Amino acid sequence: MFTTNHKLVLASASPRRKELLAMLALPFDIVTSEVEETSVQAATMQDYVKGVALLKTRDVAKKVDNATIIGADTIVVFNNELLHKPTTREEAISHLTRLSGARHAVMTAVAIIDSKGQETTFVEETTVVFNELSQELIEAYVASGDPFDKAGGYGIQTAGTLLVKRIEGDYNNVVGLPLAALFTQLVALQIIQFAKE
Ligand SMILES: Cc1cn([C@H]2C[C@H](O)[C@@H](COP(=O)(O)OP(=O)(O)OP(=O)(O)O)O2)c(=O)[nH]c1=O
Repeated sequence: MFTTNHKLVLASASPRRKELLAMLALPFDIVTSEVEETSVQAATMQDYVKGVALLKTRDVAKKVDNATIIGADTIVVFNNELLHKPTTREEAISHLTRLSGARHAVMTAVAIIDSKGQETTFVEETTVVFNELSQELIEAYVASGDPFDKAGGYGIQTAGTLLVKRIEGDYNNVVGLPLAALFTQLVALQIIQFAKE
């Protein structure tokens, strides 16, 4: 369907981002970064998430020559507060208790750095509305272990889907990569083209 003359590199250890990018059916490598995400200071959540995505992507761009690097970061924002990946059972329960019966934003920033070092970033936002959650459901879900590697403490693509009433926006963005927006951007930057018969 598409072609590229660029060597594409995904700057992510996330298996979900790998699966999503693979949907373009173009070859890519994975090179991960080891940056400290908490070092980013920004005035808005959008600038924060962009800053983290850029930090990861620049770190990988330093390690790889002649490639287009794609990196991303996903945050969950509730009442203008960041709900990070929970590290304890208590924190996971606290996140989900706060999200219960309410709406929150999932923002994924994508950074693209081409082989000449030109940087492009954008942020995609999806609104997620949660059901009223019983304490029983929250505790059972947290006991499954699913919340711990995920921003906000849930995965919409796993059993966390039971918590969700509805979403407004791109589903893939919640999972970690707004593929349609990324595709549009890669075409606009002439990094990928439509294949001719
Ligand atoms: C809200 C939500 C988040 N997530 C995930 C997406 C991201 O992988 C993760 C947020 O952490 P990130 O720091 O964005 O990504 P990561 O640490 O998993 O991978 P890397 O930095 O190497 O790219 O939360 C889901 O999988 N499902 C969801 O419904």
